[in-house]
Amino acid sequence: MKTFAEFGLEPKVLQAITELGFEEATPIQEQAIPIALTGSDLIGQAQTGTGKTAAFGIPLISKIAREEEKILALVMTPTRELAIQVAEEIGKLTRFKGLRSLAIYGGQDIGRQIRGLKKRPQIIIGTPGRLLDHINRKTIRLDDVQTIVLDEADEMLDMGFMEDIQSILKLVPEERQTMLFSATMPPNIQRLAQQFLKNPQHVSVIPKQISAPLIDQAYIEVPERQKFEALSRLIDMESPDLAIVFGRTKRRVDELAEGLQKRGYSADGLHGDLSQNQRDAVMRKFRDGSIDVLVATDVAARGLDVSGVTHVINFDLPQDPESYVHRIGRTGRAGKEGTAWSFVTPREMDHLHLIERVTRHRITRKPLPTMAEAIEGKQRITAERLLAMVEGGGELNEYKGIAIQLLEQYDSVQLLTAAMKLLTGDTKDAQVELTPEDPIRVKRRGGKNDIRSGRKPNGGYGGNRTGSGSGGGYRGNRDNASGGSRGGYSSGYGSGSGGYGGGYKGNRDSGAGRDGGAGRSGDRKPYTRPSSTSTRPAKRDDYDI
Ligand SMILES: Nc1ncnc2c1ncn2[C@@H]1O[C@H](COP(=O)(O)OP(=O)(O)OP(=O)(O)O)[C@@H](O)[C@H]1O
Ligand SMILES: [Mg+2]
Repeated sequence: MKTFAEFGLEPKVLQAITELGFEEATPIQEQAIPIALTGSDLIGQAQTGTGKTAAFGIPLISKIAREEEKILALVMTPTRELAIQVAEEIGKLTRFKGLRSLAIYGGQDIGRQIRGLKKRPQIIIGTPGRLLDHINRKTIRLDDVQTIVLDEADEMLDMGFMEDIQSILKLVPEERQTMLFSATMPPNIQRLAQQFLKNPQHVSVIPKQISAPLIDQAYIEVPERQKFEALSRLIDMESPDLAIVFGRTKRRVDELAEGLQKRGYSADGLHGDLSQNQRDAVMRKFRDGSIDVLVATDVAARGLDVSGVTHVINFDLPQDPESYVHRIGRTGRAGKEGTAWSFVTPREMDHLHLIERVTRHRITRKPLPTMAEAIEGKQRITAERLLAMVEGGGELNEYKGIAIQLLEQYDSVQLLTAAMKLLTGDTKDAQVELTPEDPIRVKRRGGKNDIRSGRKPNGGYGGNRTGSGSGGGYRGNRDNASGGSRGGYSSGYGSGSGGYGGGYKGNRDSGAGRDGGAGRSGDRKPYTRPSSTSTRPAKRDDYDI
């Protein structure tokens, strides 16, 4: 492992890195930073939670001088929360160097952003829709941009963002450095990415499985109507410090958050229909631990780094294997361990196997937690709380008198048992009804090209690629990949012409409110839910999920 001092970084940047508590470079940092410092284009792939932000952030800030008054670097992210987070990390890295960076994203007051832009930031971190807004208003000019980063590049180059990304990149000088980063880089996306890059160097530190290694992965087979009960029991049994529960749709997230609250859990929901103020408030509460359970759509799947997340629960399986990798990657970050659970309805078992094949990782089957296990978990937490109070040496004197009195009259075991029952509370029997969701399925197109007959269990995906060949088995047949046609996107996990591809239609165009480009939503096609005959709902239930 290298120390950061070995990269020849300037002292002020090194000082900031030390302040962040980074002692050694992570593998992606070790490999990507020297290449990025040469100015070369770069495609970087490394598991979730392994420091990709600093891997592009450090070289990016190293190239900029404090005196500059133009926008010299642009980082694009798929979600607002991620733009905010990346801006924060870049802010910390430039703390001593004194560069100016600004997050630009939908849902935030545009006037406030314009005032921020007047301070002449050199670095912009933004979501594409709002960036285009500013470009159209001429409040942002990209003529001087020297460095472009697409964080979560495969997502950014997916159909939903492609058009916007293309429009933005057209405005950036050809003579620039372009870097793409993600934990997942399907070969079809890599090929597409080459359009925007010049002789890119590939840096891939994906050992053998794509998902992060410190995540314990399990699934529970459970019918749709028992999922909520399973969730309650699982949370009780596991008593996570912080957990993220992923639901498929915004409605699902609302219902789940409400249901959990009803049962006494400290939970809240995050999805794209909330106002940005609400979204910010929920993220703040989750980051500072005032809620324990964040229920979210895939809006929280990518990039978010919240320390202390011990559990990720896929209440609904995600639409595609990449999404699974990113979702579970919200735990097990920066060398910490984490646990990921997925609920799989009987009809979704094929989909689970697809995820296993693509991620090259066996997911352990576990039984539904029993009532007894749930109760035991709750009692353990109550006991821990009690003991923490006893050992914490808090001010208990006011209660001592009555405690002594009670102990003289009653049996101590009975007294403590009653106190624990009271402390544990039993609000959790509240009835919760969820609107059922259709199962996610690998659409069978039949024939010999069906993915299940044509793929070996460890068919390639990515791997330690340094060239541009595609990993066997994970070829995409995205025939319209570069066409920019909306709604007709087939991602193509299939091998050959049949397989998974055709069934993987994402109706991701919506636009309305995407990243909230003020004044833009009107000229876009409104979002329409996929027809009820489709076995696959849209990859997301709205553009801004
Ligand atoms: N060299 C380092 N030493 C210790 N911690 C680090 C180092 N680099 C980054 N980190 C920390 O690791 C965590 C994960 O980093 P980051 O969010 O950049 O991961 P990522 O690879 O981008 O993950 P994702 O694929 O989920 O976006 C952050 O909290 C970050 O501060
Ligand atoms: Mg990241």
